[in-house]
Amino acid sequence: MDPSERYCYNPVLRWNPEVEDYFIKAYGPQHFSRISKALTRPSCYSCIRVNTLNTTSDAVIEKLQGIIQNSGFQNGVNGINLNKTELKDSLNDSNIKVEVGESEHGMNALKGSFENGTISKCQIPGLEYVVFVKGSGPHTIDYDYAPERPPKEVIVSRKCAEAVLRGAQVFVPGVMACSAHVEKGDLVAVSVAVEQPGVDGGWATGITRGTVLQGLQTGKIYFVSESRLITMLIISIISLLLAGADPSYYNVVDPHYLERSGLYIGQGTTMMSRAGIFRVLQGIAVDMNSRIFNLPSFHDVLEGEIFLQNLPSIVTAHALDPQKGERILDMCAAPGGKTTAIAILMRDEGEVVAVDRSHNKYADIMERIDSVQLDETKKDSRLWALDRSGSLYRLIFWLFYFLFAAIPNRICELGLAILPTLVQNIQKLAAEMGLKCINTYKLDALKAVCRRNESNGMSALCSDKINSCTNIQNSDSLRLHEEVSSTTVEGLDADTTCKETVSNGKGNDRTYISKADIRKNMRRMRNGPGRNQCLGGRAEPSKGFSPNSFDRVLLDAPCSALGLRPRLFSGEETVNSLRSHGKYQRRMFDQAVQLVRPGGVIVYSTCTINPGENEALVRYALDTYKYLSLAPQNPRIGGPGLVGCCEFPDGYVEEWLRPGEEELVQRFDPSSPLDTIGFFIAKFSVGSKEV
Ligand SMILES: C[S@@+](CC[C@H](N)C(=O)[O-])C[C@H]1O[C@@H](n2cnc3c(N)ncnc32)[C@H](O)[C@@H]1O
Repeated sequence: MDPSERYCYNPVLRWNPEVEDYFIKAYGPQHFSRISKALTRPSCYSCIRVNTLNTTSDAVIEKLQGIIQNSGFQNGVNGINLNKTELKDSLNDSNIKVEVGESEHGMNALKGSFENGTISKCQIPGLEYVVFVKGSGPHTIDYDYAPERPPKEVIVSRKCAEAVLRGAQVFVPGVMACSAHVEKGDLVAVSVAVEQPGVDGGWATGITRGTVLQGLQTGKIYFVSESRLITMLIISIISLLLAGADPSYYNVVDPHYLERSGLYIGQGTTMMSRAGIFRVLQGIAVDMNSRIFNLPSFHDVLEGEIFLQNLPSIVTAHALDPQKGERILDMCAAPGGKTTAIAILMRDEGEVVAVDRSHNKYADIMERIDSVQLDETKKDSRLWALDRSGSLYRLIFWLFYFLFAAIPNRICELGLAILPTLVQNIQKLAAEMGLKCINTYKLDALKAVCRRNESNGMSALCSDKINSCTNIQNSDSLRLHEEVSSTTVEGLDADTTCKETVSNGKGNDRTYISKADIRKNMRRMRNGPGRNQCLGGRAEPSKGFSPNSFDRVLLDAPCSALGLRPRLFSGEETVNSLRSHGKYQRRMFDQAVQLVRPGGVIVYSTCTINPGENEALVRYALDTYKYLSLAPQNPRIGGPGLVGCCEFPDGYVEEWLRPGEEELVQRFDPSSPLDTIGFFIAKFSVGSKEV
């Protein structure tokens, strides 16, 4: 194979065949192919939201330019050390290369945003507090290939590769395989293990962590001499026993050679030897020096002044149009990007109630830390290895598996227990940005409505106007007991607030607050917010909120996330799983409708290209709740929604928008010139609920 075809980045996104058919029906084959391609690349610019309560866009631009001027610029979160030249190169050399999609929507609004230099202010009216930083790519990388002398290599997990394409380094847990004899300081080509169709109709990468890469499609080296062959076999058996390596190591062919063709994401320098990479649990394994895409990211830079956020997410907060003094509910708030955007638009006056479930599922957390230690694929391939190895090996294998894999995994799992909860992440962000109007709660959004006549002990606490911890000014919404158990970001006046709560408890006969609750609240007031304060404190659970108690509700729903970029595999979603997302979102929406007051607003958003979670939700909402209507959004830079319906092979008909509704929603198409993630926003006005 021509090395330039092999050592390049040209991924093809794989989908479940039924899902692919469905999307082709929705978008047409050419448009869907452009969307698929765009999803495999990161956006060509980073988008920064400026905290206008603390600073201005101009001041931020000046500071960022100053940072670029400083040599040894450190990109904190990812540990990327960009020196002055590298960062300048990445910025100066950045031609925005976007494939022109069908829609020119929003492009006029963005025109000019990139013309004044590489760091520039957004020109969309109302979004002047957004700053763009141009990136560059795709770049061609010279991997120094020579016939019979392939480059040393490292294969990383897909999640790790997606993070690297966004600017991260290669961390130890992300490494799947590595060439033999790699030492610290070696230059390595980095490629990605992407799921391939498996024999059982599923998907698998088939690479066991620790696999030794041969670098050549066939390993002639094994046949150089008989003695060498014996030596290699002995080494192989020892490695298998010590590291639980896959017996495919014995193969003289590299079974993954062709799979990683066109999946090279850059070149880097190893920060430890091969043995070290597979021995330690954390740290940077490969320091990336040449990347396919250069996206200078400003994580952990100008903390409290800026926040990296996708443009459609910023537009979502804007579409909600929160007003000073209002009471706003952010139903699925973690990690708090939109919550803080809303609070800033309200000038930190009023109340933003941010709720999220208590923690992510184990698997989600594992994904977040980019670890693949327990993934099913790996378990499968280990079992497959056993089948080929006989029962003695089976015994030895499990012994070593427990010593070298299971126990560290258990330790890792225990370690996760001390990770901050999702809600604590919101608190931390709010504190960083100096926002006081945000109250956070652990709550299942599917049970967000608390009814007064429920026989639940806490629901007896539901009362109007108890407002112990907030600085609401003029919202006439009903107030609930949740303030009693809230985690507030605000400094508290213990005495006054507490008295107010107690007197409310006595004076209002619709209100009952137990002595234990009063004591608990008094303690909290007296001792200050303590562990419940925003900086790493515990978030209290909430039992829900009264119907009609919010002026506006944002439902940024959990979704299939099929709009997130870059994405290297999409085969995990099936038509059934997509439908389940839709059902879950409708149940959440039902709660949102009950919580918003008549005359209020609901904004619904997702980061998926799936019409079943977007237009179909709008259809459900409008058909189920006659007092809801689609409202115009400002700014409107996304494209129109999809009109019509889709009939599935099983006869199920999914209805989308009706003519006239399409221009009232915003659909951000990843293949459009705006070059954003795939995203959807619908805004509903809530009429009188009496009808
Ligand atoms: C799209 S993310 C929200 C992103 C957030 N709005 C932001 O802009 O930073 C969806 C969130 O929904 C949360 N979630 C999922 N199911 C939930 C439930 N039943 N109750 C509350 N939150 C839930 C997830 O934990 C996740 O944080």
